[in-house]
Amino acid sequence: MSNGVEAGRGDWFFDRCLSLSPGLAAVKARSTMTTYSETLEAAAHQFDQAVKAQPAQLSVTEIGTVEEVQRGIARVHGLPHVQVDEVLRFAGGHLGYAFNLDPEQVGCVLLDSSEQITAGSRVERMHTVLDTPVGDQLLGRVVDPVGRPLDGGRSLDDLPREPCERDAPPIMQRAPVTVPLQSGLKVVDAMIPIGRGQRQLLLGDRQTGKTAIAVDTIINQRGRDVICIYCSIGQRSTGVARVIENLRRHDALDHTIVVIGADDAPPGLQFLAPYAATTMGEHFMREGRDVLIVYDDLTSHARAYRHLSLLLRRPPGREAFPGDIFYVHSRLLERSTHLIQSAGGGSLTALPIIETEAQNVSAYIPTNLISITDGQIYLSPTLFRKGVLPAIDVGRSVSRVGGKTQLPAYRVVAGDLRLTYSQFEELERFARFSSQLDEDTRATLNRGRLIREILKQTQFQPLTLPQQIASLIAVTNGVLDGRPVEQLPKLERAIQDAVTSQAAELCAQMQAGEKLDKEQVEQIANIAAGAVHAHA
Ligand SMILES: Nc1ncnc2c1ncn2[C@@H]1O[C@H](COP(=O)(O)OP(=O)(O)OP(=O)(O)O)[C@@H](O)[C@H]1O
Repeated sequence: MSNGVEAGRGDWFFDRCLSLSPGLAAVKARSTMTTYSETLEAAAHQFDQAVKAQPAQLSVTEIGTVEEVQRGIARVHGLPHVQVDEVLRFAGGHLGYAFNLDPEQVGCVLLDSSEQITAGSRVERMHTVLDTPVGDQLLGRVVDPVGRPLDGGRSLDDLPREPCERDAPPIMQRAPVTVPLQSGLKVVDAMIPIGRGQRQLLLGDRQTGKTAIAVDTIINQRGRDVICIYCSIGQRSTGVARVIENLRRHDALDHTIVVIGADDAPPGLQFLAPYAATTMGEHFMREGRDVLIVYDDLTSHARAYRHLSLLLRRPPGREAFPGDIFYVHSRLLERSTHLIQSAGGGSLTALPIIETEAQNVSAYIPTNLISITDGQIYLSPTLFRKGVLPAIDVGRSVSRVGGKTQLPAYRVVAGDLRLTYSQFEELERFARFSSQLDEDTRATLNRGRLIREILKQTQFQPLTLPQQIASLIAVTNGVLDGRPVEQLPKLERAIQDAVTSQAAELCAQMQAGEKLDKEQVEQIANIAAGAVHAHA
């Protein structure tokens, strides 16, 4: 067969190429070239033309294959160039991300249920990292960590998206925490004040009122220009539904975003939830707005991370948690801060919740979080059983930001309150074993019991600053001494109404952040005494 190649110069090779490459044979048939090299040049020229003509259609995609699937994770072979945290698309459009880059395979974390994913199915790289929607349209919505609506509302695919994992703001962009974040709870605002940009840990055994304090704080932000994000991690769906209903019932859902990684969701989604919620909050913070974020709770988050790490054979450490569990939480909570004006000027205040077991605050995860945060509010099951709600153990709670962020109006009562209350708790333990008490001890015990009663507060009823100050001045100035305990709620309401109506100017002064002087404190105490006298 004359094919234009001199005999002996590899015409068998040329015929072999033609038989293997229909494309080349087509070029040979159409061209007038007579030599092997001319034909190849023509084919290369045609290929270049094709690439230039349709550059968009030509792209190289790495395709991997699922080798093994377990609850929440998959092992994928192939994908030699995949990056850590890169999003991967599995068969059926299910999403996952690269978690372990082992030499032979990629350990992937699934963001959807693993039922529909089988061994042998294909996996393709998305060339993007995990991201989540941000913006005002999220307010009032209930979404999962990747921004899929869970409230049946409209899709959020048109919103801008930002990566879930981000570095914390550098130290030079951080401003001191000076603006108070009012929780509306007397015991918190007076004795364990929280500032905007602070990380305040809520810890306690299960069913001691941790979520209730967080929800009351969110409700109290209504009308205060604070955007709230309630991030539920590994909680029962019934509990989350109850929180959403309570927020809706108290008109607090309009300024709140609910991000849910429920207990029946894949562990990858639970692990991602706090990072995605923080990204949503950071977006507002960089716009100069104040944000409160509740992580309920990071104990479930740590367990989800342990589940993924053990399945992907990461070496277990203490309590079988992987060695970087501290970093998992520290890099999350470092993102909460108060920015300087040039960086946006907003703030992100974190209320992480941790569940302790049998009041053991020295366990692994609780001690990690205590060392990372700027203070903790400890809830005591003993106080809860006594009906002292919120069951906050003031002696074991602290706010490391403390007085710097507290409104000046509290300073006239906070000092006495904390001292009297701690003396009372000390004496109460001692008084159990002794019946012969002198007059002073008995007076301190009675005053302490009254303070504990006044610090009680019903759920969903946050108090304004003047109401709190009126109650606290009344109890620390002896206005309620000798009153029966069962009358206190009624007398407290009478005192609050009397002070807010008869001393409106003083109340405005307190709201404006001014300190009260001795005469003004006496004026409030006299109004309170008049109200008690009138209602006793
Ligand atoms: N101040 C309060 N006044 C009245 N009831 C309260 C108060 N605080 C909490 N409770 C009640 O105590 C129960 C437990 O509260 P909550 O769910 O907040 O506790 P928790 O520690 O978050 O529980 P879990 O550990 O299961 O999440 C709830 O029924 C709640 O209504």
